[in-house]
Amino acid sequence: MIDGTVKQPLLSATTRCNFASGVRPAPAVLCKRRWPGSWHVALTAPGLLVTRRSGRKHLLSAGPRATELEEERRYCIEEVDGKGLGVIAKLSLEAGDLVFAETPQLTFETDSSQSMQKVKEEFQRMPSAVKEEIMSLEDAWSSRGRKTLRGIIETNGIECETTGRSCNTKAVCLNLSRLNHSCNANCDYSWNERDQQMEIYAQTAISEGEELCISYIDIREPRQVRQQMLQDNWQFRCSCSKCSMRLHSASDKRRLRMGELSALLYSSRSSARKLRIAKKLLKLYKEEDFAMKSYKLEACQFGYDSALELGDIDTAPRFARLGLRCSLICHGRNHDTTKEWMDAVQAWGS
Ligand SMILES: C[S@@+](CC[C@H](N)C(=O)[O-])C[C@H]1O[C@@H](n2cnc3c(N)ncnc32)[C@H](O)[C@@H]1O
Repeated sequence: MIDGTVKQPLLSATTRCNFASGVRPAPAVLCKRRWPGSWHVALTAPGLLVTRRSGRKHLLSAGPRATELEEERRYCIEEVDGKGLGVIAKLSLEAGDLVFAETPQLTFETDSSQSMQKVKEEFQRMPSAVKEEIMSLEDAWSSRGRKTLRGIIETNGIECETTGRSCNTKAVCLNLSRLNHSCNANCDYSWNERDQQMEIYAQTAISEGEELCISYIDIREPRQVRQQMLQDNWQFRCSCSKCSMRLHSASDKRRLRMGELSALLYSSRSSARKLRIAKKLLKLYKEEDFAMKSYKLEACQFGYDSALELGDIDTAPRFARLGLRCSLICHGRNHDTTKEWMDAVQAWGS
């Protein structure tokens, strides 16, 4: 990865991601990736909060909202068996609950010609406490315990996605970086463009004490492909509940089909076909018990547009209502995407 063996994502306009298994179209909202790029540091650290747990130093929320967040903390950062640090729910959560929001410590442009050198220079100008916090993050590429800034950025950088819009900016956030991966993640992140912060939302009901996980990859792939992508890019073997299932062929088959259908959503020109695919995908996501709602949201976007194009006034409002429910869970009430869905639901008088 560090020596450039990993392909760069094709972030053309809104829709394409490059996958280890080939190139598959996906909406920007689904490009839950941490691919490296070229870096431009746009933002540096605000205030810091330091706690100690299990003898290790943890540097928690930064930014003006730290005190508020600390007061209502819904999570803690702890050692998790076989995964290093992880994030644990301190309270039970409902789907759509905001777990935390945080201002990135570093942001960088993936399509800029700015070199790593530039990022390093910016990093050197940061206060030493901030540098220490950043360097405390995981580096999947450290050699003999020696971390590099580049390795940390590659391990932890995450897209500042604005749903349906192109995204060439990635961020490193201190707390978000502690979320481990699951192939059926119970949390998802959403970039809040207005407040320039990352927000983490629960995607399902979560019990106190449960580990909070996000998905590092598009999980609509069979187990073997997912495992390879995670190994190649983050150097670990996933043992989440989906990867540990003894009988996984039905799940593999469904996920393979999801990937194919999602690609077809983008390539198909026929509204009737897109509508059929959107419905089929929703069925598969339900069968596979996907907690993350971003996949459903994608199907709703296509389903709604296609129903409108076909003048199907029975189906369009159903997609609008489902789209709104999913968007509230993925992005919260104030996100532009959610507002668009609210308008759509209102337009149908429901
Ligand atoms: C972004 S960091 C996540 C937080 C990290 N565990 C830490 O201690 O800071 C990514 C790294 O966490 C570990 N990791 C993430 N998800 C994992 C999982 N499901 N199983 C095992 N290790 C995992 C891997 O070492 C990976 O390179």
